[in-house]
Amino acid sequence: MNDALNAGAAPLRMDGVSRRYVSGEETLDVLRGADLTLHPGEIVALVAPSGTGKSTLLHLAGLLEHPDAGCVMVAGQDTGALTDARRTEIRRDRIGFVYQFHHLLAEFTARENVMLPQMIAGVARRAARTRADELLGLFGLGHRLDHLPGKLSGGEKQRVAIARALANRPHVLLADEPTGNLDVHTSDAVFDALLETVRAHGVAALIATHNMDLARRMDRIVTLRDGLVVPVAPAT
Ligand SMILES: Nc1ncnc2c1ncn2[C@@H]1O[C@H](COP(=O)(O)OP(=O)(O)OP(=O)(O)O)[C@@H](O)[C@H]1O
Repeated sequence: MNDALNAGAAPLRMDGVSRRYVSGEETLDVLRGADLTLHPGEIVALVAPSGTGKSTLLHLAGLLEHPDAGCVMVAGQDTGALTDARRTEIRRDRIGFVYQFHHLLAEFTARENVMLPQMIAGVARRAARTRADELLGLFGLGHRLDHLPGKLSGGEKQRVAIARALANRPHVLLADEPTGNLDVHTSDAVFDALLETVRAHGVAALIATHNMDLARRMDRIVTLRDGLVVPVAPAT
C-alpha cells in the first residue's frame, strides 16, 4: 500500500507552497512559495502571529487541502498528483494530528479512542488494543483505559488525543496549539509527555505554538513572514 513511500526520505517536504484565499473581491496570499523540510525525528516549532498562516500550512502539510502552487512530499512521495483516495490513505497511515481541542469521541473509552484509527487502517482488534494500552501507559494513563472522555481531566484528554495521533506510527506528527487550552502547569506536563514520546518513536513533528518557552525545547524554531517559512533562532 505504501510502496512509493521511502522511509529514508524526509518525512515531510514542502517546496514552494502557495495558498491564496479569495472571498468576494478580496484576495489574500497567505503562503507565497513557502519551503519547509522536516528531517527524520526532527521536532520543529512553528511560532508566528495570529493570522499569518500557521493553520493553513498545517492543513497543507496534512494533505487536508491542496496548495495553489508548489508541492508537498510525504516520505519522498509527491502527493500533488495522487488520487483523493490515496491522499486519504497517506493521511490516515502516515500523518498524526493533534488539535488544540482533543476531539475525542465522547461515547468511546480512552482505549477505544486510540484503537479506532488503527482498526480503520486495518489493524486487528487485539493488536490495536495492545498498542492503545502501551501508548496510554506511556502517557501515564494506564489507570484510565476504560474511562470515557467526560470522566477525564483536560490534560488527560489531551494525552489521549496525542496517543491517538501516534497510534498508527505516523512518519509525521502535526500539532496546532496542542496544549493551548490547558493551564500552564498541565500544559507543561502534557508537553513533556508529547516531546518524550515523539522523540522515543523517532517521529518528525511540526508543532504550532504561541509559547516561546515550549518552542525553545524543540530542535528548531521557524516563523511565517510574508508568506514564507523563515528560521527564528536555534533552540537552546
Ligand atoms: N477558508 C478561508 N477563506 C478565506 N480566508 C481564510 C480562510 N482560511 C483562513 N483564511 C485567512 O487566512 C489567514 C491565515 O489564516 P490561518 O488560520 O492559517 O492563520 P493562523 O496563523 O493559523 O492564525 P491563528 O494563530 O489565529 O489560528 C487569515 O487572515 C485568515 O482569515
